[in-house]
Amino acid sequence: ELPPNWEIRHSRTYGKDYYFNTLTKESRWDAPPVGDKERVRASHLLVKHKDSRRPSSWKEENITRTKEEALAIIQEYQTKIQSGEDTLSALATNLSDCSSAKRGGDLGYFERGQMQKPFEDAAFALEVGQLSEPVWTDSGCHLILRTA
Ligand SMILES: N=C(N)NCCC[C@H](NC(=O)[C@@H]1CCC/C1=C/[C@H](COP(=O)(O)O)NC=O)C(N)=O
Repeated sequence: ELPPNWEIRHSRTYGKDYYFNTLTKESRWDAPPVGDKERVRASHLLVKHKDSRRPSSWKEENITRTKEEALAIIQEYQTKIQSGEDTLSALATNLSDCSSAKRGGDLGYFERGQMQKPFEDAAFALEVGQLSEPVWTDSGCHLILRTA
């Protein structure tokens, strides 16, 4: 598996294959690292609390729950998703404190540098289809599902 825009070409001069980036025109003998995933797609379920950077959402004008209460709620959802009783998308649609609720929690594709660091690090560490543990950002407490 190669990162986007990379392909394998053959060098007649040296009689061996090399890697070529059709976008940057870079060429290299060794395989480009796949590990530095350039972008991922993820959905999330956000439960805010009274100390969130914006303690308000489409669901609740003024969010007053504590961080402990937010975590307890997230853990309840985590259990439901892990057991297959519910999906992150279905729960996010009705319960996420993020505007992405109307898209089943989908945030689309994003690269490093776009989301708050704890969220980015968690999302880029997930395999496709994997659900995160509870993740804290200034927004609140999240469950993240990497979808691509
Ligand atoms: N690129 C896409 N799709 N949108 C831009 C996202 C901007 C980014 N947002 C976040 O990091 C929080 C945590 C992960 C998701 C997210 C969503 C927040 C959470 O709600 P809020 O705390 O803002 O009220 N709502 C929207 O932005 C940021 N750098 O602030």
